[in-house]
Amino acid sequence: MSDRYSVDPSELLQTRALSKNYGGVVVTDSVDLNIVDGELHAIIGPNGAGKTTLISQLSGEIRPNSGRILFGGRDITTLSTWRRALAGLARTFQITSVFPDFTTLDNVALAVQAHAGHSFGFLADAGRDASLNGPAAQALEQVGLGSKRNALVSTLAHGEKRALELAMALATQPRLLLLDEPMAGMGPEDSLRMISHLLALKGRLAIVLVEHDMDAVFALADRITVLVRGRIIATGTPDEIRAHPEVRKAYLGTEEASAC
Ligand SMILES: Nc1ncnc2c1ncn2[C@@H]1O[C@H](COP(=O)(O)OP(=O)(O)OP(=O)(O)O)[C@@H](O)[C@H]1O
Repeated sequence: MSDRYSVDPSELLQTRALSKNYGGVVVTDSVDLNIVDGELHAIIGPNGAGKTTLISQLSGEIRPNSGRILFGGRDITTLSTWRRALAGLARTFQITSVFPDFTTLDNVALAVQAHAGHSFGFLADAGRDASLNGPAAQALEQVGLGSKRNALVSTLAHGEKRALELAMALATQPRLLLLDEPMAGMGPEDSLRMISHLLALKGRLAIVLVEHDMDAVFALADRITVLVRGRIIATGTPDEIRAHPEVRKAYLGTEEASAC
């Protein structure tokens, strides 16, 4: 277990002293994060710890004030979200960016098309193209939406929409997927379904998961990083994190930690 950064060329993504502040408020504070190829790495921490801000810096939506982000050995700190996605670093689409009156298959096909660099013109044709439909149908299968390929997005239940977001990201075949609270707003059944989809994906790509559902985190993660007030206080396996005294004190609380 390591509490601090160590250089390892096999790591897929590294941040070095990544810092973001809004005026006098420091939101991420010299964050050194290391993501190994193929691992599911959860980031946990209390409300306001800076988890979403960190994910947004990784995806390129928020620029850090200082520090660097390396992906596959390449410095991507100043790359646009779009170029990061092309390099294989994807964040789940927000459901607001889908077309509710199109089918799930068309929406995923359009995500593939957009990723491939084509224009959004000829929407009706996009869904008919086999080179788009093939990967789109496969991604829908991966998230349990195979039988809903012809359903309009507007008719999907909340959990199905979140699964569709995941399919749209998977269809672009990322090396690293950023997931910010994929279980948010889900009931227990949908959460379990999402957990099983993520379990099935384990090892096939690297995933950075921000999630408040500790049962999900401890069931899924290969490693966990704990962020408190913008700083990493520990990184380790679920067992190491459960036993870590500072984590128990600062975040999990002795009772909750022993229940994990
Ligand atoms: N644009 C902004 N301007 C000012 N402060 C901000 C801005 N964005 C985030 N913050 C502050 O940064 C801190 C971290 O926010 P962030 O959303 O990253 O935390 P989080 O760990 O994801 O929280 P939660 O678990 O509640 O989603 C919060 O105190 C928040 O108010």
